[in-house]
Amino acid sequence: MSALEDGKEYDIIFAGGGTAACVAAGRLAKADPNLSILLVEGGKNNLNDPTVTNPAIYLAHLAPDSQTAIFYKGNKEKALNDREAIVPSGGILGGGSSINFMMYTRAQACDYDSWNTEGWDAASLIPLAKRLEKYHPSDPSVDKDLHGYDGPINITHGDYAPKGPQDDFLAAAEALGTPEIFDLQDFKTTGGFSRWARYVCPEGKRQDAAHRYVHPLMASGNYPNLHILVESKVRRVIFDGNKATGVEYEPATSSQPSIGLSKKVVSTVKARKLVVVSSGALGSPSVLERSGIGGAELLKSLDIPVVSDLPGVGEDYQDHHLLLYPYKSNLKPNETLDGLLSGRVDFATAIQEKNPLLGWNGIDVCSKVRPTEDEVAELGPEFKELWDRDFKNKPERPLMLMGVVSSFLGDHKILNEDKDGVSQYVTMGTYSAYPYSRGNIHIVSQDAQTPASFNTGFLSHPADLKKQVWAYKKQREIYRRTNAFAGELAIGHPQFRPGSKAALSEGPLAPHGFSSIEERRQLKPIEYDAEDDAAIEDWVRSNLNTTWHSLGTCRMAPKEKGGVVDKDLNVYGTTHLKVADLSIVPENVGANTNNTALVVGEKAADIIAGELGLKIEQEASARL
Ligand SMILES: Cc1cc2nc3c(=O)[nH]c(=O)nc-3n(C[C@H](O)[C@H](O)[C@H](O)COP(=O)(O)OP(=O)(O)OC[C@H]3O[C@@H](n4cnc5c(N)ncnc54)[C@H](O)[C@@H]3O)c2cc1C
Repeated sequence: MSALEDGKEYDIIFAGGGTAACVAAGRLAKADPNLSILLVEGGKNNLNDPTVTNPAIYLAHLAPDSQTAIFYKGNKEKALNDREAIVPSGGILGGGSSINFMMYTRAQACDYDSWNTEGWDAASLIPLAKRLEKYHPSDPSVDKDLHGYDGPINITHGDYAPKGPQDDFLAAAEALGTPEIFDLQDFKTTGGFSRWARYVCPEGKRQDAAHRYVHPLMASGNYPNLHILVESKVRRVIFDGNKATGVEYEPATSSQPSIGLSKKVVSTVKARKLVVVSSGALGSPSVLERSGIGGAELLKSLDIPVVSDLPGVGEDYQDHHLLLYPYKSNLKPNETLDGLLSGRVDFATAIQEKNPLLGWNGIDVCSKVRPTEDEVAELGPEFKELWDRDFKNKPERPLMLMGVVSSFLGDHKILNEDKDGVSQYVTMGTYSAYPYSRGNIHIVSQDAQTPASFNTGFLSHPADLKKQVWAYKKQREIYRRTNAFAGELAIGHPQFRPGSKAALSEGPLAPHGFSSIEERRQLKPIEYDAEDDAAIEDWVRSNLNTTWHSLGTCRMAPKEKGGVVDKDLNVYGTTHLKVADLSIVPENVGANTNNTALVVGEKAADIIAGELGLKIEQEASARL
């Protein structure tokens, strides 16, 4: 019972036990077994949870009744055709790393340099990106100096990944001028597709931050200094003046309802040296605001005493906007995850029978891509002006990421499988690397259970819509050039008017298959007119959602520029209080964000260790 912790004291308390927090806590516990550390996590323990450890079942975490994700509901937004977008985020020990899609994707070096903060440039952070990984893929083209080989997180292509569909897809992409590149995670390359590695070990198990940085230490019995308190939601940080001295928490309602008529039990744990807020980009701003750190006007309106007036808390929210386009395919049952995700293959039986598909995330090929100058011109003069300023002479910046998932990613009950005679699918995903749109999230009550007011800001900048129009056309041209293509699934594509030249194809375009890249190249491109473009734009507004890559809400920047933390992650106007998660990221990264969260955790460990006179042992990590 978490209330038994009440009044206990630790050296360091992490408020939130997610990706960055597990990395930092594990590193620090190991650096000094006398340093007592507590992770207070709102969700459940993830230890050996088969839905976490078996990669293939990751979508279960996004089911409406999921107990492992937090669903942050956005307000109604005009740019989204009046939809209320929902942004799920990790809600279990290990945070996002325990429920994510496991795509290994590293930021570009220029992304880190764009943070413009001492100690957080590419030269400082690339060594940490190497330190965290044990990279298994081998190819003569890989620059070995850019990867790590003895870190805690195994990076592999998994123990199961059907090669035929990958070769087919890569040939289609090459026909359109986007060749295969072995290592797109070299911090600089764009312009091609790659066989994507994963956060999965050679034995097919997920490599989340808790299982790789925390659980092995606790299981060893050598680190009684490391503690976890799960199913406990942090209400606020407590202060003595402006010095953080601990946190107040309450049982997470879904898992520990209060008994009978008794009141919710609120407990306190004390921190002798440091409190680190690490509740994620959508959780940390609320913890800070409930603690009296945020815009003074908002805090006063909610009767919260102001500890530090920082209007930047909760502002500048960013994500990578995602669209998913499904296709019918002629792939075999062992070449997609549809069997498992539709329930046709029973999960428990699959575990019992050690079904090899369990070690697969179905995401074998992805890309970092840029449009040609002609394609940029087609998107109009306003877009071109931004392109010329922000991308044209910066070839390391992808405009979009585009990947292929071997499955239908929705509820299979909405498909007409019997009528269509199809039961295997492929989904193309397109997401913007550096959206211009910004949102915000702010509390509306002192009560930790009352959801915050959240404006995602998705598509609030018109250029972000144009990017998706380009990406829709590009991914469609690529996928229809594969031999696996068996038609476009109308429920997941724009509704073109009858008779439009852009109308969807019900079936394959090369029934006997393409026999060469040249043949794929010769397929006539689809023609779109202004009405078709309008149909795509409307579809994008009605269907675009999160890529689950939230960041930027407690930016590391000068205070006068809306910053919340300094280069050492200290919250302005306080002492003994830091933030360590993706909320501190000042500018977006052209990559899925798990790697950056791991890097932030590693950097936080170094900063805190430095302040305490400790040293993070690097090679020792390999023995975890
Ligand atoms: C569904 C999904 C798919 C993704 N796919 C990929 C992918 O394939 N590749 C990739 O690179 N990235 C992916 N990501 C993104 C990546 O996982 C996240 O960016 C990263 O995990 C964020 O790390 P963090 O430390 O900032 O926060 P988190 O890991 O989210 O940690 C925050 C933690 O705080 C807890 N918390 C929140 N509020 C409180 C509170 N008040 N009290 C106590 N605890 C609290 C949460 O439960 C959570 O455990 C995905 C994310 C999701 C959600």
